[in-house]
Amino acid sequence: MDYDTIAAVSTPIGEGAISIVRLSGPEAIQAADRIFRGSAALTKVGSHTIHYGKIVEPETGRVVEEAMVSVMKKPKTFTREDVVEINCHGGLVSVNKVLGLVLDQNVRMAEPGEFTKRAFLNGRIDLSQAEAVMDLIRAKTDRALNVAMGQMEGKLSALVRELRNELLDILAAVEVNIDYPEYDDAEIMTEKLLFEKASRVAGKLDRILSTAGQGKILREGLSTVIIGRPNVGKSSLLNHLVHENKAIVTDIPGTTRDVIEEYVNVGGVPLKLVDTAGIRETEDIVEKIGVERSQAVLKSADLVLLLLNNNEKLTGEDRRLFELIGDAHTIIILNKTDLPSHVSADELQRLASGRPVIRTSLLQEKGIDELESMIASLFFDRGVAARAETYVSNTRHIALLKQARSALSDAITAAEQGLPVDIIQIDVKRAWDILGEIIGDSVSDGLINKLFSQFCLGK
Ligand SMILES: Nc1nc2c(c(=O)[nH]1)N(C=O)[C@@H](CNc1ccc(C(=O)N[C@@H](CCC(=O)O)C(=O)O)cc1)CN2
Ligand SMILES: Nc1nc2c(ncn2[C@@H]2O[C@H](COP(=O)(O)OP(=O)(O)OP(=O)(O)O)[C@@H](O)[C@H]2O)c(=O)[nH]1
Ligand SMILES: [Mg+2]
Repeated sequence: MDYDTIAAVSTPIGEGAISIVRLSGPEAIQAADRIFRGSAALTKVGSHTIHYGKIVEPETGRVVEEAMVSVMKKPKTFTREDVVEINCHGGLVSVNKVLGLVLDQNVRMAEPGEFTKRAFLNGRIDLSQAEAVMDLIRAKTDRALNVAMGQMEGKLSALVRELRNELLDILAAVEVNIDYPEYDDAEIMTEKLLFEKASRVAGKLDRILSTAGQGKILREGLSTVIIGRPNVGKSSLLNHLVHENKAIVTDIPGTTRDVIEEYVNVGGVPLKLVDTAGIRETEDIVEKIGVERSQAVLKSADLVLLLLNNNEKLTGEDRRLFELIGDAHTIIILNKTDLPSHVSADELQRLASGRPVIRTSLLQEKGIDELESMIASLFFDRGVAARAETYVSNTRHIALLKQARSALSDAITAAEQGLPVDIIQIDVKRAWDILGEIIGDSVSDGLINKLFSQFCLGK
């Protein structure tokens, strides 16, 4: 199908060495050619070639830019349409001038994500692969990058297709059972099919879902709260985590969340630390916010780092913090171990009740490595890291996998209760449909538009 021709600036807005205006669609080459003066007409050049020339106002011939222009003819392109990329000098004015000229040539300004959307609509990639393009851009650690790359290459799609095929096998067999009830003993049928095949698919879904939490952490970061009495060393810990590890610290542009989120890469685990205001709030957690609010903060955290002062006796406040953390993932950090200990080992052990305790001297930079590997090992067992690219990390995908799993449970229960096969068929078909939504089979236009609108402009 032919869409209209679109264009956008595909590089970040601002000063840079080069900025790219990208065009895609049936008129892309003609449109670019009209504003291009070089040694050959762009309409005459071969596919996947790049050309030096001037960008001019077609009416006046006035030169506005010097550029390198790539011409890529369909179907072997990013969008599966004709694509032209005009490589301009970096700089706001010149690139916008070129974009303006392009948009005068019967070319429409692209919507955010529209190039990738076309790659999807034209069948080069499926929906989960398209979503991975965005994850790749937003990845904050090598591991998150690997997950996104795997998904972009179609690993999740292949997994989903495999599961759907197995469900189709069940549906086909159930179909035979409905069409020819005399063909096979119905009870043997359902037993064989549902307790073997459906359970097998259910088992695979369980396995995928079991790593989903870790995948989500890789993608979104581990929300981390540092708590402890005043002066125990919370800010020092923060500084060590942020600066000394030369961590990736980004605030994600374009997200709608109002809190500033800082990401710290600790042994491949992105920690999402709340902004300083938020941290200061949690510092005075007991006095200021009150128990209820602090419990809420702690409850929503994926990880709590509870600091204690080795140099002072444990206080009522310390004990209160232990009560507050409840069953949240917690690492207890006994800091200032360079100073004499006044903490009762027995009481600490009792309060910790099995939670890991790390001894640090942030002043002397001791124990930090140990803390880092503790964080990494709490969230990633070693076996899992190796097959990181099969993680499901996207909330939409996780939700769909859970729904498919529950549809299958319904099918299995129905079979157990000896319900008619066509009831079972409905549940299995539902699971098949739901899985299809992951790869973009059977999704509404509304959802597609919503997903792609979250992309950056020019992508
Ligand atoms: N200049 C530039 N660099 C870029 C991009 C771009 O669009 N332009 N990309 C944009 O994100 C990424 C590269 N992604 C791409 C993915 C697929 C195809 C593509 O043409 N695929 C065809 C044919 C592949 C082939 O020749 O074998 C296909 O899959 O059919 C191109 C770029 C990163 N770098
Ligand atoms: N001896 C020693 N001093 C430390 C250690 N860690 C931190 N300190 C010192 O303890 C003091 C308080 O450290 P901060 O990191 O500001 O502690 P905090 O928990 O953020 O304190 P508040 O913001 O006041 O709640 C500073 O003077 C640090 O230099 C340590 O391991 N050993
Ligand atoms: Mg502080």
